[in-house]
Amino acid sequence: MSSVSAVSTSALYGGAAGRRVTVRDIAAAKERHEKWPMVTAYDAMTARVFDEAGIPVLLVGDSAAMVVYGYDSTLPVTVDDLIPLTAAVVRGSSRAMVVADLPFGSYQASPQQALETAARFMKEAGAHAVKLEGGHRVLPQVEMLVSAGIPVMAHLGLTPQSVNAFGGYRVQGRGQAGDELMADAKALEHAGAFAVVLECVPSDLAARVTTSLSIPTVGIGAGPCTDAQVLVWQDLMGLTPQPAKFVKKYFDLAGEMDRAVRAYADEVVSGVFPTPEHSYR
Ligand SMILES: Nc1nc(=O)c2c([nH]1)NC[C@@H]1CN(c3ccc(C(=O)N[C@@H](CCC(=O)O)C(=O)O)cc3)CN21
Ligand SMILES: CC(C)C(=O)C(=O)O
Ligand SMILES: [Mg+2]
Repeated sequence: MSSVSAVSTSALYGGAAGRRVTVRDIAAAKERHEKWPMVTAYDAMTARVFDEAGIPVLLVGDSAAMVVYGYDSTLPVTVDDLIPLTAAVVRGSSRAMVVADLPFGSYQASPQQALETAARFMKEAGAHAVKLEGGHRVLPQVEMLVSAGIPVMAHLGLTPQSVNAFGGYRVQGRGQAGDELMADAKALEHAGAFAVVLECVPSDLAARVTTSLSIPTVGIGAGPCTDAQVLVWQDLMGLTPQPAKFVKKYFDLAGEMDRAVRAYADEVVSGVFPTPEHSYR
Protein backbone atom coordinates (compact mmCIF):
# COMPACT_ATOMS: atom_id res chain seq x y z
CA MET A 1 0.00 0.00 0.00
CA SER A 2 1.23 3.49 -0.77
CA SER A 3 0.19 6.74 0.87
CA VAL A 4 -2.53 7.02 -1.79
CA SER A 5 -6.07 6.25 -0.57
CA ALA A 6 -6.88 2.55 -0.63
CA VAL A 7 -10.60 3.26 -0.97
CA SER A 8 -11.68 2.15 -4.40
CA THR A 9 -13.60 4.42 -6.74
CA SER A 10 -14.89 1.42 -8.69
CA ALA A 11 -17.21 -1.18 -7.23
CA LEU A 12 -15.94 -3.59 -9.88
CA TYR A 13 -12.43 -3.30 -8.48
CA GLY A 14 -13.61 -3.29 -4.84
CA GLY A 15 -15.33 -6.60 -5.41
CA ALA A 16 -12.06 -8.08 -6.60
CA ALA A 17 -10.05 -7.20 -3.47
CA GLY A 18 -6.73 -9.00 -3.24
CA ARG A 19 -6.62 -10.40 -6.76
CA ARG A 20 -6.66 -9.27 -10.36
CA VAL A 21 -9.90 -8.19 -11.99
CA THR A 22 -11.08 -10.86 -14.44
CA VAL A 23 -13.40 -10.99 -17.44
CA ARG A 24 -16.02 -12.50 -15.10
CA ASP A 25 -15.90 -9.39 -12.87
CA ILE A 26 -16.35 -7.23 -15.96
CA ALA A 27 -19.33 -9.27 -17.18
CA ALA A 28 -20.90 -9.07 -13.70
CA ALA A 29 -20.50 -5.28 -13.65
CA LYS A 30 -22.63 -5.00 -16.81
CA GLU A 31 -25.37 -7.12 -15.19
CA ARG A 32 -25.33 -4.72 -12.22
CA HIS A 33 -25.37 -1.66 -14.57
CA GLU A 34 -22.15 -0.51 -12.90
CA LYS A 35 -19.95 1.95 -14.79
CA TRP A 36 -16.17 1.61 -14.64
CA PRO A 37 -13.07 3.61 -15.60
CA MET A 38 -10.18 2.49 -17.81
CA VAL A 39 -6.97 4.46 -18.41
CA THR A 40 -3.88 3.81 -20.43
CA ALA A 41 -0.52 3.11 -18.77
CA TYR A 42 2.90 2.60 -20.30
CA ASP A 43 5.25 2.22 -17.31
CA ALA A 44 5.39 0.66 -13.86
CA MET A 45 5.14 3.80 -11.69
CA THR A 46 2.03 5.28 -13.30
CA ALA A 47 0.49 1.79 -13.44
CA ARG A 48 0.99 1.53 -9.66
CA VAL A 49 -0.74 4.87 -9.01
CA PHE A 50 -3.75 3.96 -11.18
CA ASP A 51 -3.90 0.39 -9.76
CA GLU A 52 -3.88 1.66 -6.17
CA ALA A 53 -6.53 4.26 -7.03
CA GLY A 54 -8.82 1.40 -8.01
CA ILE A 55 -8.79 1.56 -11.80
CA PRO A 56 -9.94 -1.96 -12.69
CA VAL A 57 -8.56 -2.16 -16.25
CA LEU A 58 -5.29 -0.70 -17.57
CA LEU A 59 -4.72 -0.46 -21.32
CA VAL A 60 -1.22 -0.46 -22.75
CA GLY A 61 -2.39 1.43 -25.82
CA ASP A 62 -0.67 1.60 -29.17
CA SER A 63 -1.16 5.34 -28.48
CA ALA A 64 2.31 4.79 -26.94
CA ALA A 65 3.45 5.43 -30.51
CA MET A 66 2.43 9.06 -30.00
CA VAL A 67 2.67 9.75 -26.24
CA VAL A 68 5.77 7.64 -25.48
CA TYR A 69 7.70 7.37 -28.75
CA GLY A 70 6.76 10.74 -30.33
CA TYR A 71 5.41 9.52 -33.68
CA ASP A 72 2.53 11.47 -35.24
CA SER A 73 0.26 8.42 -35.61
CA THR A 74 -0.08 4.98 -34.02
CA LEU A 75 1.06 3.18 -37.20
CA PRO A 76 4.86 2.98 -36.63
CA VAL A 77 4.85 1.28 -33.22
CA THR A 78 5.86 -2.41 -33.18
CA VAL A 79 5.24 -5.46 -31.00
CA ASP A 80 8.88 -5.22 -29.87
CA ASP A 81 8.27 -1.58 -28.82
CA LEU A 82 5.14 -2.43 -26.79
CA ILE A 83 6.14 -5.67 -25.05
CA PRO A 84 8.59 -4.05 -22.58
CA LEU A 85 6.00 -1.35 -21.74
CA THR A 86 3.33 -4.00 -21.18
CA ALA A 87 5.66 -6.02 -18.94
CA ALA A 88 6.36 -2.87 -16.89
CA VAL A 89 2.63 -2.16 -16.44
CA VAL A 90 2.01 -5.75 -15.31
CA ARG A 91 4.91 -5.51 -12.81
CA GLY A 92 3.65 -2.16 -11.51
CA SER A 93 0.08 -3.33 -10.88
CA SER A 94 -1.46 -6.06 -8.75
CA ARG A 95 -5.26 -5.73 -9.02
CA ALA A 96 -6.00 -4.35 -12.48
CA MET A 97 -6.54 -6.43 -15.60
CA VAL A 98 -3.84 -5.39 -18.09
CA VAL A 99 -4.99 -5.24 -21.73
CA ALA A 100 -2.35 -5.10 -24.49
CA ASP A 101 -3.25 -3.21 -27.67
CA LEU A 102 -2.10 -5.16 -30.75
CA PRO A 103 -0.20 -2.76 -33.03
CA PHE A 104 -0.87 -2.04 -36.70
CA GLY A 105 0.26 -4.90 -38.95
CA SER A 106 0.57 -7.47 -36.15
CA TYR A 107 -2.84 -9.19 -36.56
CA GLN A 108 -4.62 -8.16 -39.77
CA ALA A 109 -2.93 -10.71 -42.08
CA SER A 110 -4.49 -13.84 -40.59
CA PRO A 111 -5.90 -15.49 -37.45
CA GLN A 112 -2.53 -17.30 -37.15
CA GLN A 113 -0.66 -13.98 -37.13
CA ALA A 114 -3.06 -12.63 -34.50
CA LEU A 115 -2.51 -15.69 -32.29
CA GLU A 116 1.28 -15.50 -32.59
CA THR A 117 1.24 -11.80 -31.65
CA ALA A 118 -1.24 -12.17 -28.79
CA ALA A 119 0.71 -15.14 -27.41
CA ARG A 120 3.87 -13.01 -27.33
CA PHE A 121 2.11 -10.33 -25.27
CA MET A 122 0.87 -12.98 -22.84
CA LYS A 123 4.06 -15.06 -22.57
CA GLU A 124 6.68 -12.29 -22.70
CA ALA A 125 4.80 -9.46 -20.95
CA GLY A 126 2.16 -11.21 -18.83
CA ALA A 127 -0.81 -9.40 -20.42
CA HIS A 128 -4.23 -10.69 -19.34
CA ALA A 129 -6.13 -9.74 -22.49
CA VAL A 130 -5.55 -8.12 -25.88
CA LYS A 131 -7.32 -5.42 -27.88
CA LEU A 132 -7.53 -5.13 -31.65
CA GLU A 133 -9.24 -2.72 -34.04
CA GLY A 134 -11.97 -3.50 -36.55
CA GLY A 135 -15.29 -5.18 -37.22
CA HIS A 136 -16.24 -7.92 -39.68
CA ARG A 137 -12.73 -7.99 -41.19
CA VAL A 138 -11.19 -9.23 -37.91
CA LEU A 139 -13.90 -11.69 -36.85
CA PRO A 140 -11.73 -14.74 -37.77
CA GLN A 141 -8.93 -13.25 -35.63
CA VAL A 142 -11.28 -12.72 -32.66
CA GLU A 143 -12.59 -16.28 -32.97
CA MET A 144 -9.06 -17.70 -33.10
CA LEU A 145 -7.90 -15.79 -30.02
CA VAL A 146 -11.04 -16.62 -28.04
CA SER A 147 -10.73 -20.30 -28.94
CA ALA A 148 -7.14 -20.15 -27.63
CA GLY A 149 -8.40 -18.79 -24.30
CA ILE A 150 -7.31 -15.20 -24.84
CA PRO A 151 -9.82 -12.51 -23.77
CA VAL A 152 -10.34 -10.02 -26.61
CA MET A 153 -11.42 -6.39 -26.34
CA ALA A 154 -12.70 -5.10 -29.67
CA HIS A 155 -12.51 -1.48 -30.95
CA LEU A 156 -14.96 0.20 -33.36
CA GLY A 157 -15.66 3.71 -34.64
CA LEU A 158 -12.54 5.86 -34.99
CA THR A 159 -9.96 3.09 -35.20
CA PRO A 160 -6.72 5.14 -35.33
CA GLN A 161 -4.77 2.42 -37.21
CA SER A 162 -7.06 3.27 -40.18
CA VAL A 163 -6.39 7.04 -40.02
CA ASN A 164 -5.14 7.06 -43.61
CA ALA A 165 -8.28 5.31 -44.86
CA PHE A 166 -10.49 7.74 -42.89
CA GLY A 167 -8.54 10.80 -44.08
CA GLY A 168 -7.97 12.06 -40.53
CA TYR A 169 -9.20 11.62 -36.97
CA ARG A 170 -12.93 12.18 -37.59
CA VAL A 171 -16.15 11.13 -35.92
CA GLN A 172 -17.39 7.77 -37.29
CA GLY A 173 -20.76 6.03 -37.41
CA ARG A 174 -22.95 8.89 -38.61
CA GLY A 175 -25.95 7.95 -40.78
CA GLN A 176 -25.87 4.53 -42.44
CA ALA A 177 -22.40 3.84 -41.05
CA GLY A 178 -24.12 3.66 -37.66
CA ASP A 179 -26.09 0.59 -38.75
CA GLU A 180 -22.87 -1.04 -39.99
CA LEU A 181 -21.18 -0.28 -36.66
CA MET A 182 -24.11 -1.82 -34.77
CA ALA A 183 -23.87 -4.96 -36.95
CA ASP A 184 -20.09 -5.15 -36.35
CA ALA A 185 -20.59 -4.77 -32.59
CA LYS A 186 -23.12 -7.62 -32.52
CA ALA A 187 -20.84 -9.81 -34.66
CA LEU A 188 -17.87 -9.13 -32.35
CA GLU A 189 -19.96 -10.07 -29.32
CA HIS A 190 -21.04 -13.25 -31.10
CA ALA A 191 -17.39 -14.03 -31.95
CA GLY A 192 -16.60 -13.91 -28.23
CA ALA A 193 -15.17 -10.45 -27.52
CA PHE A 194 -15.55 -9.58 -23.81
CA ALA A 195 -15.88 -5.82 -24.36
CA VAL A 196 -15.86 -3.29 -27.19
CA VAL A 197 -14.29 0.17 -27.30
CA LEU A 198 -16.40 2.78 -29.14
CA GLU A 199 -14.22 5.73 -30.17
CA CYS A 200 -15.51 9.06 -31.51
CA VAL A 201 -19.07 8.04 -32.38
CA PRO A 202 -22.34 9.94 -31.80
CA SER A 203 -23.64 9.52 -28.24
CA ASP A 204 -27.02 8.17 -29.37
CA LEU A 205 -25.37 5.42 -31.43
CA ALA A 206 -23.12 4.45 -28.48
CA ALA A 207 -26.21 4.34 -26.24
CA ARG A 208 -28.04 2.04 -28.69
CA VAL A 209 -25.03 -0.27 -29.02
CA THR A 210 -24.67 -0.38 -25.22
CA THR A 211 -28.28 -1.50 -24.66
CA SER A 212 -28.16 -3.94 -27.61
CA LEU A 213 -25.08 -5.83 -26.38
CA SER A 214 -24.65 -8.08 -23.37
CA ILE A 215 -20.90 -7.28 -23.25
CA PRO A 216 -19.75 -3.88 -21.94
CA THR A 217 -19.01 -0.91 -24.19
CA VAL A 218 -16.01 1.29 -23.34
CA GLY A 219 -16.45 4.82 -24.66
CA ILE A 220 -13.91 7.45 -25.69
CA GLY A 221 -15.68 10.37 -27.31
CA ALA A 222 -18.85 8.24 -27.30
CA GLY A 223 -20.95 10.13 -24.77
CA PRO A 224 -22.24 9.26 -21.28
CA CYS A 225 -24.19 6.04 -21.90
CA THR A 226 -21.42 3.48 -22.44
CA ASP A 227 -20.72 0.96 -19.65
CA ALA A 228 -17.15 2.21 -19.19
CA GLN A 229 -14.97 5.15 -20.22
CA VAL A 230 -11.33 5.21 -21.32
CA LEU A 231 -8.85 8.08 -21.66
CA VAL A 232 -5.15 8.30 -22.44
CA TRP A 233 -3.57 9.23 -19.08
CA GLN A 234 -1.47 12.08 -20.47
CA ASP A 235 -4.70 13.64 -21.81
CA LEU A 236 -6.66 13.54 -18.53
CA MET A 237 -3.62 14.73 -16.54
CA GLY A 238 -3.02 17.72 -18.82
CA LEU A 239 0.28 16.71 -20.39
CA THR A 240 -1.01 16.56 -23.99
CA PRO A 241 -0.59 19.92 -25.82
CA GLN A 242 -3.74 19.80 -27.98
CA PRO A 243 -6.11 17.10 -26.75
CA ALA A 244 -9.26 16.06 -28.65
CA LYS A 245 -12.68 17.52 -27.75
CA PHE A 246 -13.64 14.36 -25.81
CA VAL A 247 -10.82 14.89 -23.27
CA LYS A 248 -11.55 16.35 -19.84
CA LYS A 249 -8.43 17.73 -18.18
CA TYR A 250 -8.33 16.75 -14.47
CA PHE A 251 -4.88 18.19 -13.72
CA ASP A 252 -2.33 20.58 -15.21
CA LEU A 253 0.62 18.18 -15.25
CA ALA A 254 2.50 20.09 -17.97
CA GLY A 255 2.12 23.33 -15.99
CA GLU A 256 3.07 21.72 -12.65
CA MET A 257 6.12 20.01 -14.18
CA ASP A 258 7.19 23.24 -15.83
CA ARG A 259 6.93 25.07 -12.50
CA ALA A 260 8.84 22.33 -10.63
CA VAL A 261 11.67 21.88 -13.13
CA ARG A 262 12.17 25.68 -13.31
CA ALA A 263 12.35 25.83 -9.48
CA TYR A 264 14.97 23.04 -9.52
CA ALA A 265 16.94 24.75 -12.30
CA ASP A 266 16.89 28.11 -10.47
CA GLU A 267 18.11 26.46 -7.24
CA VAL A 268 20.96 24.69 -9.05
CA VAL A 269 22.05 27.92 -10.73
CA SER A 270 21.79 29.93 -7.48
CA GLY A 271 23.40 27.20 -5.35
CA VAL A 272 20.34 26.80 -3.07
CA PHE A 273 20.21 23.08 -3.99
CA PRO A 274 21.72 20.86 -2.70
CA THR A 275 22.03 21.67 1.02
CA PRO A 276 23.58 19.36 3.68
CA GLU A 277 20.09 17.80 4.05
CA HIS A 278 20.48 16.25 0.58
CA SER A 279 24.22 15.51 0.88
CA TYR A 280 26.46 12.81 2.49
CA ARG A 281 29.14 13.52 5.08
N1 LIG B 1 -2.90 11.42 -26.62
C1 LIG B 1 -3.72 10.66 -27.35
N2 LIG B 1 -5.02 10.57 -26.99
C2 LIG B 1 -5.90 9.81 -27.71
O1 LIG B 1 -7.08 9.74 -27.33
C3 LIG B 1 -5.41 9.12 -28.85
C4 LIG B 1 -4.04 9.22 -29.16
N3 LIG B 1 -3.23 10.00 -28.42
N4 LIG B 1 -3.50 8.56 -30.22
C5 LIG B 1 -4.28 7.56 -30.88
C6 LIG B 1 -5.67 8.00 -30.99
C7 LIG B 1 -5.88 9.20 -31.89
N5 LIG B 1 -7.05 9.79 -31.30
C8 LIG B 1 -7.66 10.96 -31.72
C9 LIG B 1 -6.91 12.02 -32.17
C10 LIG B 1 -7.51 13.20 -32.55
C11 LIG B 1 -8.90 13.33 -32.50
C12 LIG B 1 -9.53 14.62 -32.93
O2 LIG B 1 -8.86 15.62 -33.02
N6 LIG B 1 -10.84 14.64 -33.16
C13 LIG B 1 -11.57 15.83 -33.55
C14 LIG B 1 -12.94 15.43 -34.05
C15 LIG B 1 -13.15 15.90 -35.45
C16 LIG B 1 -14.58 15.66 -35.92
O3 LIG B 1 -15.47 16.39 -35.42
O4 LIG B 1 -14.80 14.76 -36.77
C17 LIG B 1 -11.74 16.78 -32.36
O5 LIG B 1 -11.88 17.98 -32.61
O6 LIG B 1 -11.78 16.35 -31.21
C18 LIG B 1 -9.66 12.26 -32.06
C19 LIG B 1 -9.02 11.08 -31.66
C20 LIG B 1 -7.45 9.06 -30.12
N7 LIG B 1 -6.25 8.38 -29.70
C1 LIG C 1 -7.54 5.29 -26.67
C2 LIG C 1 -7.49 3.81 -26.51
C3 LIG C 1 -8.84 3.18 -26.69
C4 LIG C 1 -6.46 3.17 -27.40
O1 LIG C 1 -6.74 2.37 -28.25
C5 LIG C 1 -5.06 3.54 -27.21
O2 LIG C 1 -4.72 4.25 -26.22
O3 LIG C 1 -4.24 3.11 -28.02
MG1 LIG D 1 -5.13 1.91 -29.53
